[in-house]
Amino acid sequence: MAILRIEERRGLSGDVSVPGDKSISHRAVMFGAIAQGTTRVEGFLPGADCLSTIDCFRKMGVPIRQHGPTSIEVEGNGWEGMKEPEAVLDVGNSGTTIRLMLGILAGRPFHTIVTGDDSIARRPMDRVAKPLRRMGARVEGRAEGSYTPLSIRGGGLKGITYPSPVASAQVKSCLLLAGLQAEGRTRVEEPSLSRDHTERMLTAFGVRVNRDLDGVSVEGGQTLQARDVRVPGDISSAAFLMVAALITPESQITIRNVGLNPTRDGIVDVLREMGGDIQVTPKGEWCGEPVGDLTVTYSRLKGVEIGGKMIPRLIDEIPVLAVAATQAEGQTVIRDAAELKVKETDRIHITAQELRKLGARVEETDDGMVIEGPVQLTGNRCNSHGDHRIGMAAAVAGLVAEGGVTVDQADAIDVSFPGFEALLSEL
Ligand SMILES: O=C(O)C1=C[C@@H](OP(=O)(O)O)[C@@H](O)[C@H](O)C1
Ligand SMILES: C=C(OP(=O)(O)O)C(=O)O
Repeated sequence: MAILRIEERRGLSGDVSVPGDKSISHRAVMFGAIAQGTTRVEGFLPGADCLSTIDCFRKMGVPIRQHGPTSIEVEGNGWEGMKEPEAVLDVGNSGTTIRLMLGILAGRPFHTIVTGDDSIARRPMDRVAKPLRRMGARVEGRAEGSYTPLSIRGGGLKGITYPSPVASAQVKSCLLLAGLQAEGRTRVEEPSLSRDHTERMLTAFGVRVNRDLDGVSVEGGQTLQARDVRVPGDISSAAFLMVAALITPESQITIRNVGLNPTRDGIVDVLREMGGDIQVTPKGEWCGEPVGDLTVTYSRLKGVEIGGKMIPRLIDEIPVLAVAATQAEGQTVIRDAAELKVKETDRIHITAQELRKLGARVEETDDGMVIEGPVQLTGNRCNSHGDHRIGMAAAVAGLVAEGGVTVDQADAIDVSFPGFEALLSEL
């Protein structure tokens, strides 16, 4: 198990870019696999999660060539191009891979067994299995089909209207992908808007996607047309560098070509509300996704209260936002974030536990955290618990901890941010 050592620092500076967006990289492979023609992807994230997606689709007979770590080519042959896999599909640590892929498999007239690692085995799959069964797919698994390993036999789907109890892009995307293979219309409603990369990329692949105020729908029987995809930098990865620069005295960094989709950029809004100096320079759109450069300067932060519709816009950034809150004047309250409990770890519990090891004042609540700052953190040993975002949040905290921080199980970071350690030490 890799160990990451972070020393206390001052004056971070640099002009850098972060690896490609994980959500968009997964979708580029999957949509390329079901499209007609060749999809070339530049800026692909070669993180463990997206490599799991490539592996699963290769096992279903889709030719995927890697020309370099960030440059791939997917040879799609339409929905019918996918074949019944001989082997079990292993999604590793990736919730996005399993939930989106189940939407594709739900319409395929063959049998598949899907599994993942210990973390995936604890994450709820009934949120997609139940509506897929309503559409006509046969999905079985542990605990009445709620947990991996899952077995699915697809085909013969009928469109449904599904009011999702959670704002989840994975649920929404799964059902839209099944809906494209169903008879009639499939509509997904969500309590507040989750990330809309699927809607944007399907549109770019020639699919008609209808959005209105409280939902999104597709008509069945549509095909996708291959196209080239340029993947922006992942704002969820950039968030670690943003917080690093904001809390480390005398810092200023620029992060180039970051994806600034308005359903994803809540972290920029909240860090600015905390008093963070973040300058945004828009750079246009890549494949329907807004992109820009971020210049971030060390700032005196103050506490903030967040909840409601903001939460889905920064759900993956909450562990590192908690680190920022330990350095902010006053109280930070995070509410309505119970979804954090079903990520790679229980991110409410684990974030609070790891930050407390450094002397932070963090209280867990049912649906979030209350953090008091500012606190001079003190060095200690932290553990990622196999969760990439916890490992990186602990590392960022180490930059302002007296005596630095050692992160155990740091290899988890490769799930979304290969090269994190080298990039941080370059700054
Ligand atoms: O659709 C996606 O690419 C993702 C959606 C989010 O999960 P939920 O849809 O479960 O909220 C997010 O946490 C995950 O990192 C990626
Ligand atoms: C929750 C995450 O990913 P996934 O659901 O794809 O495992 C994440 O990257 O923080």
